[in-house]
Amino acid sequence: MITIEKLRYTYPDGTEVLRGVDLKIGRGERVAVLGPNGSGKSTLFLCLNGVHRATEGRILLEGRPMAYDKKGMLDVRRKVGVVFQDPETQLFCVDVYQEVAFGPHNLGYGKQQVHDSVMKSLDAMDVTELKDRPPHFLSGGQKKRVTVASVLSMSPQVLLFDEPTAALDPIHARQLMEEIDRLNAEGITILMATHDVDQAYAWADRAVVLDSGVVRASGTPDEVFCDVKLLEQTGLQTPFVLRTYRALLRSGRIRGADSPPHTAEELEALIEEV
Ligand SMILES: Nc1ncnc2c1ncn2[C@@H]1O[C@H](COP(=O)(O)OP(=O)(O)OP(=O)(O)O)[C@@H](O)[C@H]1O
Repeated sequence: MITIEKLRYTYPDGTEVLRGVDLKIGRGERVAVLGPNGSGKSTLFLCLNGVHRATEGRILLEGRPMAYDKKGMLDVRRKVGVVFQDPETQLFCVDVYQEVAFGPHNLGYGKQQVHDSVMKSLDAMDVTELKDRPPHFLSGGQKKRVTVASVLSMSPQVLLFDEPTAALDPIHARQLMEEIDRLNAEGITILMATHDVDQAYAWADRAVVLDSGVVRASGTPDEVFCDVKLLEQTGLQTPFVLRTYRALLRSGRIRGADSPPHTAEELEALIEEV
């Protein structure tokens, strides 16, 4: 779905952020992008969405190099949706309905199609009742859910989430993760930048670790989180479930599983077996 080749990006002030990123992402993959503050995760997403143009290297979408002319950018916006960390950067319309309608309207959808996609996205994010409210008067979590709806309404094939659950209460965080899983089950490719190793370990098919603008590791969560040296070098913690599983194994309180548990529920099931 996405091929990133030797991607370099330097901000206009000379800050060199991406220093040769190589990555291939398959259709329907769930990819957690990890890495310390300032390692370039958001910048990479902005390059994937065409907001930043590669200084060197290239990005291919479905095998075709990203084009930066008007037609090319429309194609990128249609295919790749991004939900930024801070919803304030993404909200600018007078009410929530228009906010969510903005994208599909710009993509040239017909009136009825715009309305249908807006209502479906509002419902998916549980913000239908806010549709006439000005986005700027909403709470942080409500704003976040509106920004997700405003991206979903364009039916992208790839969704990039920067710390998606950061501002959400537990109920809405779970609801958003369920919605992300539902979209993924429909074949949508999901990339999620996160500092939450527990979430990455439980959710991702693949964990990519960025460090100083290069990919330091890319593999299954088991491969990445069992690499002690990598964790030490990049400051990543071992996920809580994996740490607890190892401690229980060491003390002989549970039997070893074919593969380590990834969620609290899987760990509980192993404990209850004994
Ligand atoms: N507009 C800008 N101009 C210059 N430098 C920038 C700009 N935006 C970001 N940077 C710099 O680029 C580097 C990477 O930032 P980026 O936001 O991509 O990192 P990140 O991995 O997403 O960090 P975090 O985990 O804190 O969200 C940082 O050093 C940051 O200061």
